[in-house]
Order: sequence, then C-alpha cells, then structure tokens
Amino acid sequence: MNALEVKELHTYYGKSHILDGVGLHVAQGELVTLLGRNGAGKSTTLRSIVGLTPARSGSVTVFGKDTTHWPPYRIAGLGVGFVPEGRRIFANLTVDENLKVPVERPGPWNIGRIYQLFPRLAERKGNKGRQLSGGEQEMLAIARTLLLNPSLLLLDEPSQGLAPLIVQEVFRVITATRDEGTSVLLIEQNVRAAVEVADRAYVLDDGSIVYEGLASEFARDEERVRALAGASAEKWSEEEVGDASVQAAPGMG
Ligand SMILES: Nc1ncnc2c1ncn2[C@@H]1O[C@H](COP(=O)(O)OP(=O)(O)OP(=O)(O)O)[C@@H](O)[C@H]1O
Repeated sequence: MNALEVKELHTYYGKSHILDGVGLHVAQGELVTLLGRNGAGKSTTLRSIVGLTPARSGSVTVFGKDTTHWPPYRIAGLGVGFVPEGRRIFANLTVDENLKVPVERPGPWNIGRIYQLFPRLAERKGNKGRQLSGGEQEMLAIARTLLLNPSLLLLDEPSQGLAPLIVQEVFRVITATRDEGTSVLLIEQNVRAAVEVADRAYVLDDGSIVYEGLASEFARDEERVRALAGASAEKWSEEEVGDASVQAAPGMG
C-alpha cells in the first residue's frame, strides 16, 4: 500500500482550472519531491491532498483510504502532517511553548529528540518566535509538525528565502525524518538541493506532471536541472525585492 496516491486530479479556483489531471504517488518510507516553476500548481496540489482546496474530480488515497472528499481535520487524523509555506509559528510564544502546543501522538518524535535533531532550537528554547531567524522559524514549524509523529509529511517550500547553509540544515532534518520511516512529499523551488535528498522526483508544469523519475537520474540531467533551477532563480530574485508580508496571505483554513 502506498502512503499517498493521487490520480487524475482536477482542481479549480472559481473558474480557473489549475490542476489538469495530476497523478503521483509516494510509497511508504519514500522521500518524493514535486518540482516546478512558480505558479505551476505545486501548492494547489498539496492543498488538494490535505483537503483545503478539494479537487473537483480525480482521487486522493492516503494509506489506502479514499480521502478525496474528507475535511482537513479528518485527513490530519490519518497522520498527515502539513508544513505550509510561510512558517506559521506563534510569534509571541517561546520556542519551547511553540513545541508544547501540539498534542504528541505516539511515535519516534518527542520534545527531547526534537531538541537533539535541532540543536539551534535547543539553544533558543526561551526565545520568542518573533526573535528567531527565518531558518530557525522554518525549523520550528517543521519541529512542531514532527511532534505530531506524522506517517506522511507534506512540506511546501521549506527552503524558501533561506541562506544555503540553513537550507542544508533543513534538508538534513527532512532526510532524518524519512530515515525514521516517515513518507515525505517535498515541494521545492530549490531543485538542486531537493534532488540531492529525494528518492524520486516529479515536475509539474501548468497543472500537469511533465516528468517523473529517480531523483538521481534527474540530478544527472544537467540541462533539465538548469532549465528548472533557472526558472526558480528568476522567481527568487523577484521575491527579494517584494514585501515579505505577502507570504502570510493564504491561511490554513
Ligand atoms: N486562492 C487562489 N485563487 C485564485 N488563483 C489562485 C489562488 N491560489 C493560487 N492561484 C493560482 O493558481 C496557480 C497555481 O498556484 P500554486 O500556488 O499552486 O503554484 P505553485 O507551483 O505552488 O507556485 P509558487 O511557487 O508560486 O507557490 C497560479 O496561477 C496562481 O496564481
């Protein structure tokens, strides 16, 4: 049984047809990356999987259960952890308080192990969320979701806006999560970093999957990597001049 199976997904925002037959799967214990340029429909794919923007047709199956029309809380109840774009942590709570908000589900992760995995968070236990750097906030957002001990973890662009060294740190954590047996679907604009850690890769373009293969094969296809990484780099430089508050716009519910 796969952790996740998405078939022929068609999703709309009003009349805009955004996902045009997306199909993908994540086997148990697999780390799969979903790549694609800005606006390709990556976030919409995750939103359809977690029930925030349900698909109009097609199906989503999580650990063998057809969840296509389930509300988000029921899907979360199957052990689906979602770290949305934009690091939603509690700015006025300390790191430690942020980590005590989720109710721990039994599993490999507890607060002690989380502090071992994220030494930076352990050092800043008593600091408020708003005092953390972007990288630390992302780590805190991931840490909080890990405490739910998800069986399937969905991450929306965790490396966005982070310095290369911090990106490495975040990806080390994602790999560790997979190594604990969690199945992971990772959305990324940082093509090179993502294919380095992933087992398999998909590329989404204009609402359809246009490539599927082993991440190691994708990484060797320099032309393809460069084309996609270039498209992302353009997007990043646009964002740097933009306003950071834009990220806070779409809420989780
Ligand atoms: N709430 C919304 N209402 C209408 N259109 C939307 C909405 N959210 C996204 N879109 C549009 O849907 C398309 C896909 O967006 P999506 O965010 O899924 O892309 P993405 O691949 O995740 O890109 P990004 O890297 O910018 O997040 C884009 O054209 C976007 O403008």
